[in-house]
Amino acid sequence: MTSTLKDGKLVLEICPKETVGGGVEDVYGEDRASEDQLVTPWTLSVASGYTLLRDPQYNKGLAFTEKERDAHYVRGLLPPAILSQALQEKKLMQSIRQYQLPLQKYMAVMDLQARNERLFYKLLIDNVEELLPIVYTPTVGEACQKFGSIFRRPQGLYISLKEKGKILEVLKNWPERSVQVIVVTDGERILGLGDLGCQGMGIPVGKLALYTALGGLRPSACLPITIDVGTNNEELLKDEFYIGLRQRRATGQEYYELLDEFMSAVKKNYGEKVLTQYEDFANHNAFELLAKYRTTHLVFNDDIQGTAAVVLAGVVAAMKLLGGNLADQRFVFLGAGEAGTGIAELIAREIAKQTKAPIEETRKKIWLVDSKGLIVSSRKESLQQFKQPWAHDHEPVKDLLGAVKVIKPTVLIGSSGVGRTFTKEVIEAVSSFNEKPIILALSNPTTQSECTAEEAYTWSKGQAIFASGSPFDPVEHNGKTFLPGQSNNAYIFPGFGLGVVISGAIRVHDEMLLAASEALAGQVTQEHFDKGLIYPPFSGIRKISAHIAANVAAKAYELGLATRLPRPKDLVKCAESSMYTPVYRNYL
Ligand SMILES: O=C([O-])CC(=O)C(=O)O
Ligand SMILES: [Mg+2]
Repeated sequence: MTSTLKDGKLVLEICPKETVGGGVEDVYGEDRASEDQLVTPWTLSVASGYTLLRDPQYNKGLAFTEKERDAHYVRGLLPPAILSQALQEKKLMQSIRQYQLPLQKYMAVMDLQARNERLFYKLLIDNVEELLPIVYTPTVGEACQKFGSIFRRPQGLYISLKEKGKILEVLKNWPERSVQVIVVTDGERILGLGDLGCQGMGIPVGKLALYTALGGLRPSACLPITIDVGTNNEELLKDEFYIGLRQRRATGQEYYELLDEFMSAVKKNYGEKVLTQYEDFANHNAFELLAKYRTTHLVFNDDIQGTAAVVLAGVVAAMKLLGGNLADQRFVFLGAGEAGTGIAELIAREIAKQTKAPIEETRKKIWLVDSKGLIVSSRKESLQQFKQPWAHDHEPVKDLLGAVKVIKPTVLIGSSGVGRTFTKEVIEAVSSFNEKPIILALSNPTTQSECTAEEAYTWSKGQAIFASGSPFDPVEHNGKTFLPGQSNNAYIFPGFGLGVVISGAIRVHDEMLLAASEALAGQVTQEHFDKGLIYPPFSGIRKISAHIAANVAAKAYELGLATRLPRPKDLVKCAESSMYTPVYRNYL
């Protein structure tokens, strides 16, 4: 390996004459931006020998064939056995299953990602239902809480207040050039766990692993970012091993200036067509950032819009299962933050679309309860702006149980971030006036779920159609097995992102979220209904994502927001064929 200075830039040449897979063009062809788009100070070339084994993008471990071992100078660096990718996968799943604690499994899987990327994604795709709870909710929540002690190597970019004025340079330090999706958090509201500061990085990392595994985006196109403006978490501030800025959160102008510099730097470095997904920001910033950048940048907020699309899909599917109209439902939400108001608005929009009624009318079918009770018009003055559309005329009601009793919802939705708030009384009440109440306990991770699956089925005497944000095991009740669904935005964002990428969309329009939601609901079949499910299983997620992507792309074309021309005729095929597949490549 040699490194030289050329035009003031560091040129790292790794065995430049020996390339893998027939040359840089060939290997990087699918992955790389054209030369004139290259913006990092790095010139990459392809590794061989020991460096090849240490490069997670190219390493195949014991799967290197005899010929590859000779051609790429790895003979002798590996023991003599040759294992196929399938055998490697089998071995790894065996060893992951031996760990008792989910966090140990998380660390084993993350180590694999850092060692052998293709094997990591192969494992994740082939064992999605088993590994989703490990790389994603609930375990990712615990990983964030303990991120300081399990941190081993950077998996994304950290942009803190120290980088103010230099964010563009920081972006250029990232080794990948043709980034298509960024997931960014500021760590202030990680799942329902609160402010985890810089340790929130586990969330963008996990979300982007799903972009690849579930949606087929290339790993090299995915960039996790954590913006560190400090933390108000006292425990972290006192923790000597805390990895973030040891100061209280910057707010106001200081915060918005940093975010503004970030958004401009992203556009400058990656162009108009990089999708930025906001994740786990606190309410007070989430709505403002989305409103501020949605008309000038390609952005979407997963907690407001992604969650909304997945819940709407579940409720629409439930209408098919139960036989009923969306417009005839009454909704009560516990929690009036990003998820609650985002879902409420998308449902109101869909009802307005179906009935041609004005949205101001359709919103009145939806009632939100926050920590102060039912949101009603007499509270309007004191409400944050995002809650105001939900302040309908009604007498004050002090809590959820009271609200459920007077509104008599057919659909009860938990988006509060607070665990065990759907009490026995609440669930008995909704079950007393509905033959089949729809109960969605969306808060994550499992500890924050408004109720467990067992509670929902037991207290409703098996009547509930139940789904939750984090997964629950099947429940036996009165000799019958109930399968809880998972109402999590992981159904939506990977396919949504793929749809944006294949169409070259330059903005996210709410209609594109409705399109994603409609495609997901369309994937629920009679076979699922027969099992009481309102979501299809995650095992078929790549096909589902292709349909979501196609519907989103079709809408982007229809709205004139797509730049990839001409429009592919068959968008489902286009989505499927664009997907990254992690089988090993032949390096000869
Ligand atoms: O990450 C998840 O599982 C869903 C989500 O966006 C959240 O709870 O904030
Ligand atoms: Mg989130």
